[in-house]
Amino acid sequence: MNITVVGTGYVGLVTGTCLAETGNNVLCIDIDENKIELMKKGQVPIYEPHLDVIFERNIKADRLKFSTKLQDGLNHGDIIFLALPTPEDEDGSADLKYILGVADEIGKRITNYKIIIDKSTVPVGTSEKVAKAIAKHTDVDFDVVSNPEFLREGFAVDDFLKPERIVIGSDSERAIEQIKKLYKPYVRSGNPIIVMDKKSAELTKYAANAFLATKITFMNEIANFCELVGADVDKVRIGMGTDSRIGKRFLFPGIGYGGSCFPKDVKALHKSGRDSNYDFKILDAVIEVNQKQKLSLIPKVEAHFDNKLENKNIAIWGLAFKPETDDIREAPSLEIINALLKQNCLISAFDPEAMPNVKRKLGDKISFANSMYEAVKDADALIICTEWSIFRNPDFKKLKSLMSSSVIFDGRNLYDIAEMEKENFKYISVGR
Ligand SMILES: NC(=O)C1=CN([C@@H]2O[C@H](COP(=O)(O)OP(=O)(O)OC[C@H]3O[C@@H](n4cnc5c(N)ncnc54)[C@H](O)[C@@H]3O)[C@@H](O)[C@H]2O)C=CC1
Ligand SMILES: O=C(O)[C@H]1O[C@H](OP(=O)(O)OP(=O)(O)OC[C@H]2O[C@@H](n3ccc(=O)[nH]c3=O)[C@H](O)[C@@H]2O)[C@H](O)[C@@H](O)[C@@H]1O
Repeated sequence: MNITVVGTGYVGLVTGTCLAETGNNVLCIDIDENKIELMKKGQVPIYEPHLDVIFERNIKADRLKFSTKLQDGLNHGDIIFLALPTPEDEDGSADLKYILGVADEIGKRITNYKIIIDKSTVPVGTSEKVAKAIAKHTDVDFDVVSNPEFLREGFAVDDFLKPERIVIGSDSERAIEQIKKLYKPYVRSGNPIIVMDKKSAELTKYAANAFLATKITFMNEIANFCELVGADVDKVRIGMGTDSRIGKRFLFPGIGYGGSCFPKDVKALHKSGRDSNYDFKILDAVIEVNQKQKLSLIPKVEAHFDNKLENKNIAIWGLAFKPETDDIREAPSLEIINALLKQNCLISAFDPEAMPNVKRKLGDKISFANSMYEAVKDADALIICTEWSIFRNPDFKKLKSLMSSSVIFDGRNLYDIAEMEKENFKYISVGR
């Protein structure tokens, strides 16, 4: 099939590349000229494991192309995916200006039947708004379909190629048939393509993200309580998670959820509730607890240094909001760094992929190390913000010899408490 993907970020580029992988001819459109230039040269502009390999393969096979012009996209695709940003607006709602702006342009340019698929995360009723924005300009027939994306950064390629489920929101038999055909190669294992009305599809996405964010937040509260009563949250987690009704996944406490989606999606669902006179009390709590959790290591650091943080050398391991990505949107590391800078700490950070993005944001306010060991040289304390595999099993003897004081604040509970005692480290983690 001829497919156009508008927006080539984490979702759009993965969608386009993975659709090319099953033989479709894909044209990716983005307004960011630098990004398109890079991709035309064969370079992937984001870090996402395994994406480079299939990206290169499909470019070589001439199935994956790029343009900055939406008109090219309309000439090319029978199916047009919208994978555009829906950032948080000032009042917490999802800002639809990118989606509706492109819908308007599509309306002005469309000349024959197209299926327009919304892959962005959007509030209930957005498909209708998209349809209206297009229909305002034209009598040409088209269908707007909601097809929320559930991929995780760091596993995006795998999640797209082997999705647990595909949700399609549409009442058009013609569109549903085409989309089922498009996705058939990805669900050969028997995972379902679930068809429903557009509003329910749109809400499914928010409900899933808000539920996962709530699950994490619940565990963070249990962790905080563990600290007060002397229980070990890791034992509680395993004890709970083995109940199949609860499940083992997404029970890891830490320094709060970040990323480009959970924070904004929880707020957007909360705001949608308010717009319909519904008060999502549970989401109020999730938002508040998560914000506090992101800074929950700071009082522990302050207590260790008797509130005298001035000129302390602090090493940070991990800047990305989670491992296996270079994405730093809403990363807890940034909040922690800000809080430490306010108290005049000197920070040396290391992250395997996210340092260029942080450098763009913070410039020379902190220093960036070439390795995890270089970051801890002369450090008065080490703070772990992201659980990259490389941090899981460090050479503690080397660490000790490099640091000026053997103190670790671990926001991701990477190490055994007993082992750290044996290694003679002061070790402060979350909920243990
Ligand atoms: N990042 C993720 O893991 C997931 C994101 N989503 C949702 O997917 C949507 C996209 O998210 P990301 O890919 O992370 O965003 P992103 O910010 O990484 O990428 C969006 C891209 O759209 C481009 N763009 C903006 N305006 C444009 C226009 N008028 N025409 C063409 N391109 C334009 C930008 O230049 C950028 O390259 C959001 O609604 C998000 O909530 C859903 C599931 C997973
Ligand atoms: O809509 C989206 O953008 C995506 O949001 C999340 O994916 P992602 O943000 O890439 O990453 P997750 O692995 O879900 O982690 C999100 C945050 O929760 C934190 N987390 C996750 C799991 C856990 O047990 N504990 C925990 O603190 C992570 O550190 C991270 O900051 C969802 O998992 C995807 O299904 C969804 O498509």
